[in-house]
Amino acid sequence: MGAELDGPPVVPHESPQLVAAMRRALDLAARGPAVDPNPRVGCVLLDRDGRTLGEGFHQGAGTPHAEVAALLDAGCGPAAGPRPSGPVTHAGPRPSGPVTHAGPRPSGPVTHAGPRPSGPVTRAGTPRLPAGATAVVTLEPCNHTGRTGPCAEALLDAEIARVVIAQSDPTPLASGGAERLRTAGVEVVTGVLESEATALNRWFTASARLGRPVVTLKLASTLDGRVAAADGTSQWITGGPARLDVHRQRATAGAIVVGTGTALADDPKLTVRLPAAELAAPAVESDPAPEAGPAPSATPSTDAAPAPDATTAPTPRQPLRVVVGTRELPASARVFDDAAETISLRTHDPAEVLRVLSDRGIHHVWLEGGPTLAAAFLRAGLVDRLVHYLAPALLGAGPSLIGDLGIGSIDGIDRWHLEDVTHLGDDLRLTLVPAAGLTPGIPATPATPGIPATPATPEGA
Ligand SMILES: NC(=O)C1=CN([C@@H]2O[C@H](COP(=O)(O)OP(=O)(O)OC[C@H]3O[C@@H](n4cnc5c(N)ncnc54)[C@H](OP(=O)(O)O)[C@@H]3O)[C@@H](O)[C@H]2O)C=CC1
Ligand SMILES: Nc1c(N[C@@H]2O[C@H](COP(=O)(O)O)[C@@H](O)[C@H]2O)[nH]c(=O)[nH]c1=O
Repeated sequence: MGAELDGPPVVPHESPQLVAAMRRALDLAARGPAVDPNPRVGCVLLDRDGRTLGEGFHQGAGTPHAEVAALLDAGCGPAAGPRPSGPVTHAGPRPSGPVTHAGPRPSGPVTHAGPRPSGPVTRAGTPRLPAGATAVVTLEPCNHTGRTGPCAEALLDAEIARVVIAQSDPTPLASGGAERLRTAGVEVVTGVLESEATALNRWFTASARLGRPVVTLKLASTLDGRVAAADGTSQWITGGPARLDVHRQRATAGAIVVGTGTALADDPKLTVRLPAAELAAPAVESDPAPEAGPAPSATPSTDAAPAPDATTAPTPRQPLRVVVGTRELPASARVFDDAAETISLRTHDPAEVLRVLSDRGIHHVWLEGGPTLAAAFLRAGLVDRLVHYLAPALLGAGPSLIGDLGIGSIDGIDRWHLEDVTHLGDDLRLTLVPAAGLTPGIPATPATPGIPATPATPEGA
């Protein structure tokens, strides 16, 4: 049988078999926690004839990386045998800090190439993979010792012959694994299903390139741009389907941020609350699918979806709640309940807020207002996307959705490009990005039929 013969891999890297293995690795990766300090990664190990030796995916910060999980599944790797020397522990202990999902084991069919040969061991004293084995992995194997050891070394220890990679690691700290493997004589192929792999870790990738979390500013207003009535009351302006959508979007973020003004005026919970059927489903990092709504030109649907508090419950994994500002909140504030962690940041500096959140491994911030904090982030150039829920209602008075931006004349107008319009019940959801261009690494929102995907152009152009 091929697995026991020496020699290079038989299956060429551009073959449908290897692309199918990469698709499987992507499916495995998607079972990891969507909102985690670490990216989602999957790995499939193949023998030289393309049969599966082992599979794995990363289950969150502090647990074994996908390559090590796959090596262990193949009966190989750091924990499968004694490691006589060397300081590296690949499967380190789980840290007590970030809460992660311990996702279920992949349930799909796995065709293993048969029991691992018991004979040959590697230079590290662990069982080695059959000669000519290939690792198919969705993200470049890391080359650093963080909470766990470098995956490039684990693959070298197992005497891998070839590594096929979808996405290069965008972080300066962990990148370099492909180079390390090549230098050691391993064949390395990159870019197989790269865009799929990048989309899987959309916010992780964009925030690695930005060096800070991606910021989505959420707004909910009347047609005349009011976010509350003259007496300060604001619940509710938008209808049930739009508010449910907010909760789905909150679930894609590592943190929900408001100013003290909103916390004091609204006493919000700032948790993710979803219908029971959705609680079991893994959260996605990309834009959640809206309720199957009609195209913008069609007749608006009725308020079919439940409001978030009617039949919904908090999800097990909650984003961090963040209140920005110097005023004290009462201890009884709902934001301090035990549904999720909350931090108060006594600053007026948006960049400082993002530094703190970046240090906590947060890649995507959902900024819920209010108008003063929203304006501060906009003035600092720290908003990457706007998600605006627009209700067909008028108030005529009350705070408007954005505070003073310091724009004195029409020349200074801050233009945004409309990427998507979606009906949610009677409300509209507008998704916008800066007219000057997308934040690097943020793929465009798919166009909605009827909305031309052309960028905003200067008047008269
Ligand atoms: N419809 C909607 O979607 C929403 C509506 N709202 C409504 O908005 C109103 C609250 O508005 P607002 O008071 O502007 O709320 P904010 O949440 O923006 O809080 C403003 C406060 O945050 C602090 N702060 C933090 N950073 C800065 C900064 N860079 N510059 C100035 N102040 C800063 C200040 O308080 P401190 O003195 O403590 O430092 C400031 O008074 C409420 O009526 C609420 O209902 C709010 C959110 C969403
Ligand atoms: N009034 C208003 C919104 N208000 C936002 O929702 C917060 C309340 O969150 P929670 O307590 O978790 O339900 C509130 O403080 C403010 O940020 N949002 C909307 O989608 N539509 C609305 O009409």
